[in-house]
Amino acid sequence: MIALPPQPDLDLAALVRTIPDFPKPGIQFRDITTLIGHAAGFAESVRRLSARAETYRPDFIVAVEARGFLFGAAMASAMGLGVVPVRKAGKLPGVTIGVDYELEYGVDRLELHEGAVEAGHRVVLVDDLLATGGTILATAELMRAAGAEVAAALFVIDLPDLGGARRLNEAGLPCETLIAFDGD
Ligand SMILES: O=P(O)(O)OC[C@H]1O[C@H](OP(=O)(O)OP(=O)(O)O)[C@H](O)[C@@H]1O
Ligand SMILES: Nc1ncnc2[nH]cnc12
Repeated sequence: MIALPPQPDLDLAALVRTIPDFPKPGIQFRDITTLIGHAAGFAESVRRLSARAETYRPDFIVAVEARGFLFGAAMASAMGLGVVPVRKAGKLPGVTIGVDYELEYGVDRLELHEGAVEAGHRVVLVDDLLATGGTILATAELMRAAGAEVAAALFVIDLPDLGGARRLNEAGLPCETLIAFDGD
């Protein structure tokens, strides 16, 4: 249940702050802290993502550390579903399965608790931002290794110039995004 009334005309892109040269020279960092700090902006982001997620009839929402947790957890609660966290290496206390992946600005490893999803579970993946697609493709790989069916991946922000949406399309993973920033 979301307390604020829908604002279908609210411009979410205007609430995202751009910080040049973070964390490295040449990167235009799209900062969602200003979006989530705006009550109507956060509620509307969660509402729009949840409405799209519902069309895939998922059993779970899968949220990617760290910024994906903010949106994925709120969506899962609004939709009456549980949320499964996919975390950076060494953070989960139980037995994990993991996968290495490349970022726009580095290399990292993602892990999932064994048994967090079961064979046949249908999941929707959620993250704040789609850049190269490496993070979400690694997350999809983890889900499939666990036997889950990946219905779709949802994001607040797409950076189309970095090719993530094209990679997901080529991989056969349906993908939806709320807003896009060109020129990255
Ligand atoms: O499409 P990709 O090229 O994989 O990039 C997108 C990922 O990069 C960012 O996370 P980051 O790894 O910076 O971690 P954070 O959420 O912990 O800040 C972002 O939140 C996505 O998870
Ligand atoms: N340009 C960018 N801004 C914010 N988060 C990111 N993650 C990967 N690329 C990013």
